[in-house]
Order: sequence, then C-alpha cells, then structure tokens
Amino acid sequence: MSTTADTADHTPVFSVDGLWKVFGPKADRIPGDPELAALGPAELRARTGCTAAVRDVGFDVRKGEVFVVMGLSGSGKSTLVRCLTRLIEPTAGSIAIDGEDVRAMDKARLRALRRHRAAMVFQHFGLLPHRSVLDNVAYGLQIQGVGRDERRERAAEVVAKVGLAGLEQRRPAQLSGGQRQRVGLARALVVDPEVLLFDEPFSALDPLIRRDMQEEVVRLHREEGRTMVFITHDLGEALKLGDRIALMRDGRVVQLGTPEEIVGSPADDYVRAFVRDVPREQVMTVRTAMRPAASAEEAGSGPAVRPDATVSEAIEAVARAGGPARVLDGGRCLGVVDSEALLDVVAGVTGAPAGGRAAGGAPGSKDPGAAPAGLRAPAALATTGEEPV
Ligand SMILES: Nc1ncnc2c1ncn2[C@@H]1O[C@H](COP(=O)(O)OP(=O)(O)OP(=O)(O)O)[C@@H](O)[C@H]1O
Repeated sequence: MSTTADTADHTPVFSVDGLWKVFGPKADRIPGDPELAALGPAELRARTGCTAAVRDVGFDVRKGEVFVVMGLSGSGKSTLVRCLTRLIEPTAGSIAIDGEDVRAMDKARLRALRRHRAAMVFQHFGLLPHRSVLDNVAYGLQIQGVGRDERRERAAEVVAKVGLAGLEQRRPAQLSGGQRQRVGLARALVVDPEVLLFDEPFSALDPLIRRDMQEEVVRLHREEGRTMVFITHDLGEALKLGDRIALMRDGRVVQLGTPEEIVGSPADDYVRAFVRDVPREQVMTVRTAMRPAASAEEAGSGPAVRPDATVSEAIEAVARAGGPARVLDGGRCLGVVDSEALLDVVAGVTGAPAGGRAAGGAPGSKDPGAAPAGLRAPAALATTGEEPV
C-alpha cells in the first residue's frame, strides 16, 4: 500500500487536543488555573510542588505517516506518548483514536486498544528469557487467544519480515542487541496494530546497528504504510524517519512540521539553535529554491529533478548540466532551479515553504495543506531526458 501523498485518506488516527499531564499534589487544579498554567517549570514546582510534563498539547497523527516526537531529555516525550493509550492517565484534554474517545474507555476497551490497535515498542523489550525467538513473538498472539498453530505460523512470517529467519529457536540471551530489538519489533508487529508507538527503541544501540534499525523502520513503513509514532531525542533520527516532527520543550510542542519546515523555518530561537548544524541541502527540497521558468525554452530543456529531490541532489544535476534544472512532476514542469537559488538555500538565505509554525496550545497539525510526505527516500534524478527517474 502506498503511504504517501497519493493516499487520499486524511482521517487522523490519533487526535489530541488541549492535553495536559501534571505530576504532583492536586495536579488537577493546574490546567484550569490560568495563573498557575502560565508559570515556568521551576516556578510551578516551587509554588505547587508539581511538574507539568505535558502542557496544553494538540496534534493529529494522520493515517500512514511517521509522526516523530522529538525533544531533549525531560521535555515530556514519553509522558505524551504514554498518555495516548493511557499508560499514563492524562490530567486534562482530549484524545481520540479513529474518532473514539480514549479517555472514556473502560478497562476492557483500553486493554483491547493496547493489544490490537496501538502496540508499543520499548527500548527494553522485556523479552521472555526462557522462550525462543518464535515464542516471544507468538506471545502477543497467545494473550489474544489465537490458537497454537496459527500463532506460530504468523510469528514465523513476521520473524522473517524483520530479518531474523533462521534464528527462530534462539533464546534472547543468544542474540545481539540489534537482533533483540528486531524481536521486540516483531512482537509488536505480529498483532497487526493500526499504529506502532516507538519509545526511543534504538537509543541504546551502537551507531551502525542503530542505522540498520532505522533503515528497517523505513523499509517496513514503505512496505506496509503502517502509522507510526516515534519518540527520539536524536535530531538526525527524527529528520530521517519523520514525515512530521513535533518538537517539544518543557512539555510544550514548540513547533510541528515537516523536517523541511523545521529546518527551513524554525519557529523560534530555540528551534533555530536546535537545527543549526543540520546540513540544509540534505533536508530541504527543490521546492524551496524553485522559480517559474523564464521562457518556453527554459521550461523545455535542461536536466529534470523531482519536486521532492533534495537541494543536494539538484546541485549535482545543475553542476553536471552547467545550467538550471527543471522540476518535473509527472511530466509537468513546475518550475526551474538554478545554482544561485540552490546556494541560497544552503546558506540559509531562503526558508522553507509555508507551513512550519509554532504549535503552541492550538491543535498543532490541523493544517489541511500538507499530506503525509512519505519517507524521504533519496529522490533519484535524471540529468537528461523528460522524466525524472
Ligand atoms: N512519575 C513522575 N512523577 C513526577 N514527575 C515525572 C514523572 N514522570 C516524568 N516526570 C517528569 O516529567 C517531565 C517529562 O518526563 P518524560 O519522561 O516524559 O520526558 P522525556 O522527554 O521522555 O525524557 P527522556 O528523553 O529522558 O526519556 C520530566 O521533568 C520528568 O522528571
């Protein structure tokens, strides 16, 4: 199934509005009290003994997108994502999954939500040490009451899907860290949840294995189009995986947007500092640098690049051709990019197209414009010919 902009279904999977989670004594009074709600973290703690881990957050998670929640340690990422399935009880606000009110669910309904609809992949998977890989994966089905043969068959399929074929009978202790992560991923996948929630699953892995696992997530997402919510404190990981990123600070979402919007149009100085060292040409797309063709001749000649090609890829095409490149979408020329405009993007003189903005307390993602962009697979480009490859 395709997961990208060609999917017309924009129904949100999760819809979150005005969400608060306050820890501490008489936490309930904070969200409704404008004076207390306006206090900074230190002052709030001093005055009330409370910590507002999530402060008035709103966003939608769209079907088929990878929604990344990013922020430094303590910014509220885990608390926010745990509130989605009420592993942590919210203090105020609303959460819906497919339009159903999560806060109104009884215990049985919540159990079903966590088992069937929104499976969580943790950093420490808590694999059962005395069970084989296959049985660990099948366990999720066992607690659902699926019969033995069927669950072993389905588990074997998913074990193969995450690249562990041949290791079915090993115990967790006989696996590397990365392989254990794959077992955890398989265990979440086997129940075929509508949405996968990842809580910093790769942060304990060494960089090479971490990259493998990120690529695994990209591949699975591309193949299956499953909706994913992914927590990370790593900006590179967020930019690589996210269709959209919610950047958190002190419990608030300070900006919600595509990687391109966050890097190209930071909402404030905090975000600007956060993204300062990102190689812009690898995140920004040619849309940012595009201008209308000056003449029919310009619209009809020169190398072709796709609209989602990165600036870095376009620079290569322009350098090879020695002149402007055309941005082609299904054979239609949307505009052209030249070396000057591309360099402006690299230098930070040009921002991202409209859309990246502070989310504040408003329902952050209710902007109708941008459809899930799909993962940024390197947009291949052609240096000659009519169609960008
Ligand atoms: N049970 C709790 N009781 C009190 N305060 C808590 C509790 N859980 C979290 N907090 C506080 O809430 C804030 C947000 O914590 P949270 O774990 O959600 O952040 P995080 O962004 O996920 O951090 P990390 O990346 O370190 O996991 C922190 O200030 C934390 O100390």
